[in-house]
Amino acid sequence: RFGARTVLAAGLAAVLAVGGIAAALRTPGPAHAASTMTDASGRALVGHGFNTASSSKSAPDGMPDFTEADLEAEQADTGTDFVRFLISWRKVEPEPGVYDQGYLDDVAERVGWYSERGYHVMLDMHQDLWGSGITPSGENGNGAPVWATYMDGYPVADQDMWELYYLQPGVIRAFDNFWNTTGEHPELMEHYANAWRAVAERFAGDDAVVAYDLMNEPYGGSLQGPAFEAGPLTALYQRSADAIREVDSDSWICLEPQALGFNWGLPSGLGRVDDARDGDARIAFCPHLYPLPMDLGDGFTGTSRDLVETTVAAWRSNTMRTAQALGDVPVILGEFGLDTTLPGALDYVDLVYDMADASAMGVTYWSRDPGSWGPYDADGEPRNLVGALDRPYPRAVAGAVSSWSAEPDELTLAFVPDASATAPTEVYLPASGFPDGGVVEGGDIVSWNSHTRVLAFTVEAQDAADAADAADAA
Ligand SMILES: CN(C)c1ccc(C(=O)NC[C@H]2N[C@H](CO)[C@@H](O)[C@@H]2O)cc1
Repeated sequence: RFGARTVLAAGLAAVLAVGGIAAALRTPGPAHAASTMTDASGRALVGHGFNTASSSKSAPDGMPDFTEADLEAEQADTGTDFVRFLISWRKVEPEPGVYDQGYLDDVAERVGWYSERGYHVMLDMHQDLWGSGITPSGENGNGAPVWATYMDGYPVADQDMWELYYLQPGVIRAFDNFWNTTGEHPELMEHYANAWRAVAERFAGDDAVVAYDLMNEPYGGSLQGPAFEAGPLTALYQRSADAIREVDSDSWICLEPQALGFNWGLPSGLGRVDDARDGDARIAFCPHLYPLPMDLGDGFTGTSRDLVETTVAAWRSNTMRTAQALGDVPVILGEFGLDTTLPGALDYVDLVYDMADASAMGVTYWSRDPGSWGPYDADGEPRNLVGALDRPYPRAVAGAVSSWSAEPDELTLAFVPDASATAPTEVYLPASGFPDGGVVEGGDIVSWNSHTRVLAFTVEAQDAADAADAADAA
């Protein structure tokens, strides 16, 4: 099944395997993220959930095709506690300097659904291919408003593969004008930062909204790689972070590398972003993972599996090194996903979650939408992915967590207890491996909620010190 995408994937996969990926493997980077986001009780937050949802990209109201009943089912079936919720610039700022509070009301209603169920929310200012203004039909891009789309008469020809629109002259021009690579539109990045301030002003007081993902899969147009990432991309992030901090001092600010390359296992040249808040910086690194060899059509089997495993290892090294360079920041894998009808698909899902667990990363799967990539089919019936995602994980940890490992009926959590945390550690235990809850070795159970399947326990700091001494003596 060799289509254009397959040939492209094969060619790029070969180049990546020989070049950047090999380099990444020689210097594996830190073993795990040096920090995590924290909740109001001072507990480490990891975050397991979905991207919700791709359907909002083209919806006239900008909302996902997703109901509160859908969330109820998701929580019951998979125990998620986090969501990367897609919002769009076109809806936040429909006209220059005009912010649509009715749209933010609609977002706030959905945030309320999550908040009432103990979820935390990351708001993702989502774009793909710039925005709907790149083609007359309005059906090919999403995110940026039409008023901010300056293609200067450059053409955009129809493409069979959506990714190839990124290579069209008009799309490149729209991005070049936004990044002001052309020198003709310095106002656009200012508008973008001010749109973020409007969003943050609305959600600053909402404890459920813990993070803002500043731009989905940024693309530099005619500027690529470190020149883009360390140049206009870092500059936009700094302007947006400064604008957010004028109205919100506590939410985490999530930075993505350019998608082209990093998604596939190449390193990033992103620059550091300063946090104006009083106290520790609250910057996070939120990359995406999409190994090109998965596009070869053979799923996670044979040679494709070998190349994908190499890509995932390189991606992890690059991610850990970039998080360290940004200031030992938390890491959330903002997107990964695949067509789970492919051979070996669930083995790939396990590989990624096991990698994330060992690296203390949060994970939001792409995506919550029904279909062959998602957890449910068009009729709302659970698919194979539900079982793969319903795995034990730490929801909130009263201490500094370094890693965990999940077996179907055992969760091993490595952390240093922090007596200043004002609530117990909580872990999610799925019914499949923990039908009656669980027992805790090295801690004392506080509660077991058989509805949410959350076990709460405490570990005395002294117990931990004794355990560490015993380990040293062994
Ligand atoms: C050429 N460029 C710049 C490019 C190519 C491919 C992707 C991509 O597959 N992204 C993975 C998924 N992420 C989006 C949503 O954020 C989905 O539509 C993609 O499947 C991104 C950028």
